[in-house]
Amino acid sequence: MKPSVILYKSLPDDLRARLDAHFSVTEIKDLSPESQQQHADALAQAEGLIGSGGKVDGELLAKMPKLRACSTVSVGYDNFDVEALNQRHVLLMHTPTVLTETVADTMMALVLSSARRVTELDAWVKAGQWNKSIGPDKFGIDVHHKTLGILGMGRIGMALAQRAHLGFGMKVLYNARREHEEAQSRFGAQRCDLETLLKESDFVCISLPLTEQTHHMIGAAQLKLMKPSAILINAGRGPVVDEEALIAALKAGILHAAGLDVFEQEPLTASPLFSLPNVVALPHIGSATHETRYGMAQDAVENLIAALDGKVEKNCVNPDILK
Ligand SMILES: NC(=O)C1=CN([C@@H]2O[C@H](COP(=O)(O)OP(=O)(O)OC[C@H]3O[C@@H](n4cnc5c(N)ncnc54)[C@H](OP(=O)(O)O)[C@@H]3O)[C@@H](O)[C@H]2O)C=CC1
Ligand SMILES: O=CC(=O)O
Repeated sequence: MKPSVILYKSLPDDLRARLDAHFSVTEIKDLSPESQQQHADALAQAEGLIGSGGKVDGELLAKMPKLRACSTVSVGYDNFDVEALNQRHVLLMHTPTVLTETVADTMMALVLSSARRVTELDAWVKAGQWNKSIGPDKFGIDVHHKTLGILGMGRIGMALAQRAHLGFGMKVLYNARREHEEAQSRFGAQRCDLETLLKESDFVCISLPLTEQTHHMIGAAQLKLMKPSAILINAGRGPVVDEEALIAALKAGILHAAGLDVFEQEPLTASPLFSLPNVVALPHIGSATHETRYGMAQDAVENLIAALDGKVEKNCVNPDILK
C-alpha cells in the first residue's frame, strides 16, 4: 500500500502525477484550524506533509501520529517547530539552491528601484504628471560603486554579493556568524560587525533567516546608525526588522528609503508604509518566477519521496535525527 500524504499547496499537473505515483494523496486547502478539523482522519493517517505556509507545531504534530517527513516548498522554515519535529523524529526537507539566484535578482531589483525611484516615478508618469522636463526633485541616487552591506552571507547573500561587486563595481561588506572565505576571495567582501556595516553601507540588505537571534535585529537603535542617505532592503523575513521603528525612521528622515519584499504581517493589506513614496513594497515575490517556483515544487516532491523512501542525501534541515 502507498504511504498517505497530505498536500496543502497545488502543484503543476506533472508534479502532482509524480506525487500520486508514489503516495496516496489527500489535498487540503491549507493548515488552518478549520482544515485540520475537516481533514482530521487524513491527518491521522498521513506519513508525509508537503506544501508551504502555515504553522507546523506540536499541536499539529499531535494530530499526525504517523508523520515521518515534512517537505516545505521554501528554503525558509521559521514556520516549523524544528525542536518538536526532532523529538518526534520527523524529517524536515526544504528547497535551498534552486531559488538562490532568483531571490538575489529580486534583491537587486529592490536596490535599483528604490535608489532610482522606479515605482514612484512610474506611478507619477501614469498619473499624467509628466508635462515638462524633470528636475532634481525627481533625481535618484547612484547604485554603482557604492557600498552594499549584506546581513547573512549564505547562499542568497553570496549571489547578491556577486551581482553587486562584479556587476555594479560595489564594495561589499557583510555580517554573518562565521567568516566566508569565498565571498572575500571572489567578491572582495569584508566581514565586519553589525555596527560598522550599518554605519558604512549605502545599501543594507537583509538575507537572514528568522530565528530567535535575528528577530528585530534591526530596530530603532540600529536604524539610527545608518547614514541618512542609506537604503534598507529586506528580503529575509519581515520580523527581522522592527517595522514600527522602520516606519518612524522613514518618516523622520533617519534613512533615505526602503525596499521590502517581506513584512511582519503577511499578506499585508494596509500599512503606514503604503503612503510613503520612498518605500518599494512587494508581495513576498523573492522566488516568484515561473521557472523557479516550478523548480522549488519539483525539489519538494523529490525531497518527500527521498525522505519517505529512506534515501535522504540533501535538502534536509535536521539530518542528525537519522544518526
Ligand atoms: N523573500 C523571499 O521570497 C525569500 C526569502 N528567503 C529568506 O532568506 C533566508 C536566507 O536564505 P539562504 O541564503 O538560502 O540561507 P543560508 O542558510 O544559506 O544563509 C543564511 C545566512 O544567515 C546567517 N545568519 C543566521 N543567523 C545569523 C545571526 N544570528 N547573525 C548573523 N548571521 C546569521 C548565516 O550565517 P553563517 O554563515 O555564519 O551561518 C548565513 O550566512 C531564508 O531563511 C529565508 O528566510 C529565502 C528565499 C526567498
Ligand atoms: O520565502 C521564501 C522561502 O523560500 O523561504
